[in-house]
Amino acid sequence: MALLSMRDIDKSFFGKMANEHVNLEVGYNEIHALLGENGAGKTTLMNILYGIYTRDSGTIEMEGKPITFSSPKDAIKSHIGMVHQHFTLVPTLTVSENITLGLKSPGHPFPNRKVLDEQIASLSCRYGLDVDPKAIVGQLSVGEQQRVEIIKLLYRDAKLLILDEPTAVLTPQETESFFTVLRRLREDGHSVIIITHHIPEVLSITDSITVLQNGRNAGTVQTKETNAEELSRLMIGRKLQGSKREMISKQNRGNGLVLSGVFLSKAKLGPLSLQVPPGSILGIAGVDGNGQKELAEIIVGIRMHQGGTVSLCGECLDHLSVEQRKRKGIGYISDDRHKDGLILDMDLQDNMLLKLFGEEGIVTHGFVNRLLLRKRTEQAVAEHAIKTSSLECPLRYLSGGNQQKLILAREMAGNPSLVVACQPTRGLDIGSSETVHNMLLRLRKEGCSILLVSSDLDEIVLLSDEIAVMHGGKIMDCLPNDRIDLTKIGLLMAGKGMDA
Ligand SMILES: Nc1ncnc2c1ncn2[C@@H]1O[C@H](COP(=O)(O)OP(=O)(O)OP(=O)(O)O)[C@@H](O)[C@H]1O
Repeated sequence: MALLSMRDIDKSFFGKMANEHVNLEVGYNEIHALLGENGAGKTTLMNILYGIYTRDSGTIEMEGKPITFSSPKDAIKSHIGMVHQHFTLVPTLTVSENITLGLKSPGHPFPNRKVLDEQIASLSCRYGLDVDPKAIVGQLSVGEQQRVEIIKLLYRDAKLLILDEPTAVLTPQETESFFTVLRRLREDGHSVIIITHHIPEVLSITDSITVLQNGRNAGTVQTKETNAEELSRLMIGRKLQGSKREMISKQNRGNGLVLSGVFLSKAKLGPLSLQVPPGSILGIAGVDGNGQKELAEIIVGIRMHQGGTVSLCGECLDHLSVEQRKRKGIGYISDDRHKDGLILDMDLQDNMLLKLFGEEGIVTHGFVNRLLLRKRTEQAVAEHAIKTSSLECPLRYLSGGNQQKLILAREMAGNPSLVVACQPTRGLDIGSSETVHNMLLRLRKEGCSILLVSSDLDEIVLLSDEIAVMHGGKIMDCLPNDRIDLTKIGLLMAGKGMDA
């Protein structure tokens, strides 16, 4: 008998099927991947299991007993827990306060703070989830916050843990220790469902895999009996072409983006000097949190630098607002789409307007040309294969990958002269990542300067003409792509090897 069995699950939104006759079985002590392209229906299926959505039809059984949850509270009572893509912690509270939030109900004795901290420390130690119970959550790294979310579920006695794209926010090092935690959970009698579209990860950590395609089952396989090719075929139903960076002749197209001696106080960043000529990609490699975000925000005008200058095509940008810089043709793909990429309660068209307002004909005498805006949004949806029920759908209801695609479509539209792309393929499936890579290469060919910040070294090496490595707010070294030494880059990322 399986631990969990979901059969013939149907779910539609506004008449559009998100899940159609979907089946899923998860065994005891099993790490199971739910794999599929962006918008394949993975999160919807798990939201049904967790009591967030009500299914239209189908049955769910846990240990052979039929279950129906009307809220996550019911799911937790049945020992099912879920960590969402975007965490639900309160940043101003401590780790232990977050873990016990909402637990003061009869039947669940509330321990005093000392006992509580001990219980949390013991859970942390048992599963290798290293966090300080007294730490303020807002001051923790994303990886640490994820550990808090997992401890929160374990504290509530979850036996089946659902993790929605858990590694999308982790650095490669954090991912390794996260896998160790998953193995310990399995050894200790837990089962885990990981929602993902990252095939190498699926192959290295899971026991079995269910693949969804367009809301339907595309296959269920045992991990040791499959390979990357089969999974990619099941997932996207076509063979990938790959991306190739062609050599571009060095025409004299001006300076592109130039930063000279830019810095922020308290040794947070710089002084930095760099140049991204038109028709080239400068990749910034580094572990998240080493000044990459500050650098990107200075260039697009969100953050003011305290010294040095930023110029684009020979024009100083220092005193220009974000809006003025957008009008100069700067596109910005932020690494945090919910915080500064989108307005979730607005629909696709109004989110497109956030950048397109500067384009000719879109806003005249203060009035928005809705017809033209609609046309441009339709084009973006078609070109990027964005899955949505309508153009009027609030962004909140698009899948994570489709939200990301809308940002990319918007920021790369209208012949930009500079694109600052931070983690542009985070949360995207392999097919969509390839599309984004090809789009960046196309913009490069058209003469755009591109600053690419990514924690995915393969992506940096694939796309960049030059690679700068950042550590501690400084550029450790800048290497042309034809002289790449990955070991050296790794050392520089860790802050070593200046004299290597
Ligand atoms: N509350 C909702 N209202 C309207 N449509 C929705 C809602 N939730 C999901 N959908 C739609 O259902 C489809 C499946 O979305 P889902 O989030 O389940 O995909 P996913 O496989 O998790 O994708 P991703 O990998 O991009 O997160 C998408 O077309 C999405 O727009």
